[in-house]
This record gives sequence, structure tokens and C-alpha cells, in this order.
Amino acid sequence: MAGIVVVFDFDETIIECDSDDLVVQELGDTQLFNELLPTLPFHILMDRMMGEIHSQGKTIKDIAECLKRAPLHPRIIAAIKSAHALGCDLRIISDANTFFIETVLKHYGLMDYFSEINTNPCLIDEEGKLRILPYHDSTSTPHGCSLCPSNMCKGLVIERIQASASVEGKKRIIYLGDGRGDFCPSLKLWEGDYMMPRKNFPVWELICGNPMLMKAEVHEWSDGEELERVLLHLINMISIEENSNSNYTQLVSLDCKFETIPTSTHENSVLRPPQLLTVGKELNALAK
Ligand SMILES: Cc1ncc(C[n+]2csc(CCOP(=O)(O)O)c2C)c(N)n1
Ligand SMILES: [Mg+2]
Repeated sequence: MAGIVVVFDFDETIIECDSDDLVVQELGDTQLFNELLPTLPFHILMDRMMGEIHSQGKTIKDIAECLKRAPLHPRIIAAIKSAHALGCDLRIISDANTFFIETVLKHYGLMDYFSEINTNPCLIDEEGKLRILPYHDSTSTPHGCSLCPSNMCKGLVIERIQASASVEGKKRIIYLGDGRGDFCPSLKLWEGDYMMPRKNFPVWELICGNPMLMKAEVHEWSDGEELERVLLHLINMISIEENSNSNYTQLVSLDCKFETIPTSTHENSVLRPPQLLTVGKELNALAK
């Protein structure tokens, strides 16, 4: 069973907080952050805050130690491991950054469960300062989506995942998220996909206010326990559907083999289960 891609947002979905806020509150200058917030795009503000943290003598290691304190619900860890064990392809789309996400996932031993992390890239410069770069270069190639911040349109990322997944024969997407940035990708999901918005969070409010825009089926969740229960239920349902579809395929191919036997009733037997085909064959033999 490998027909399902599960796409997770990171902040307030995998972890139970906002990693940007965690680092700024523990290590940064919250007053400066609040002053600059209305004046700068968020990813530029975060890059600037990393510069401030560095100038106060705090190191990359201090940032990593802070991130290791990000809370992750034990049932979400279990849900990630179960979904992976059931053959799902797990991916992340996040407006945080590679350093924050990888530090948390490595700390919890979860890195190897994800095939792809789509987020703002990072580098450590020659002074040992963490730099955060935009996922999309909005100056040379603006993404043009009015719903999303200039540095990242999660809808474009989901479209790329849809294209590559369908080439690999993966047919269904389950998307889990909480924030405003998760609304655009939820609109791109197809019928047969599932959207799991976190109840009472911005993406849930947006979906509740625009239910007609959604093609995917919506299943809300509130906490780690509910996330695990709903996610595993959906995976189970899709698996049952996929199995019954593959039985159908088996039937059709059985029927193709049966085509060598000339019969006037053959046209009607396409959807008959194998035992009926056998009976039909015997009846044909009798009729000869
Ligand atoms: C005061 C304040 N205003 C705006 C923001 C912007 N913002 C909200 S959640 C988030 C990360 C999304 O990561 P993910 O996509 O993994 O949920 C970002 C960039 C903030 N953190 N704090
Ligand atoms: Mg989020």
C-alpha cells in the first residue's frame, strides 16, 4: 500500500508551538521583534532576529538547544511512525526553516520518516550566524499568489507534489495544517483527497467560511490524540477502497483471459466475481 502522500505543516501541527516564536522569546529581543513586525516581511524579520541573537554572543548550539525544548505530542510521534509503517509517503511543507525543522526532527528521532521537507533554506555564514533565506526568490520569480506570503506559496509546492506523486502512481493526498498559509494548498487538493485542519486555528476558520471552495473532504482535529485517530482512520479507509479497486482490476483481467472462450453472454460478465465466471464457463461447455 503506497498510494498515499501525507503532507504535514510543521509549526502548531507537528510541534505544539511556533518555532519562530519559541526561539525569539527564549533567545531574542522580543521588544525589537514587536517593533519590526509591522515593517518587515516575516522571513526577513526572522533573518534579522538571527543576526541580533548572534550579536548578543548566542551560538547556533544555543538555538538548537532551545529548539529541542519544542513540545511534540507523543501521539503525533506515534501517528507519524504508524503512517510510515503503513507505507505512506510523508512530507513536510512549512514556512519555518530547514535548521529549525531538522533540529527538532533529529532530536525526536523522526528525520528518516519524511521523504521531503519543503521550507525556507538556511545557511551558517562565516561569522557563525544563522541566515534564513526565502523558499521562493520573489525578486526574480514572484509566485503571483495573493493568498500567500512572497517567500512561500504552499499551493505551488502541493501542485508540484501532485504532479510528481501521480507519476509515481500515488493517488491520494492527506494534508494536515493549522495556519493561514495552509489555506492555499487546501484549495488545490482534489476530490478524493483529505484536508485535516486544526480546529479553531486560522486555516479551519478559513475553510469553515468558504466550504464550497473545497474539493477535498475535510476532517478536523484538535490535539495529538485526535490527529492520530483521524489520520489512521483515513489511511485505513483509503486502503480498504484501494483493495476493493485492485480486486476489481483483478476481475477485469480475469475476464480478459476468459475472452478466449466464445460466449454470447460474455459481454455481461465483466463485473461478475471469479466463481460466477467459472460457472459461466461450465455452462458454456454444457451448452456445446
Ligand atoms: C507574531 C507573528 N506574526 C506572524 C508570524 C508568521 N508566522 C506564523 S506561523 C509561521 C510559521 C509557519 O510555519 P508552518 O508553515 O510550519 O506552520 C509564520 C512565519 C509569526 N510567527 N508570528
Ligand atoms: Mg503551522
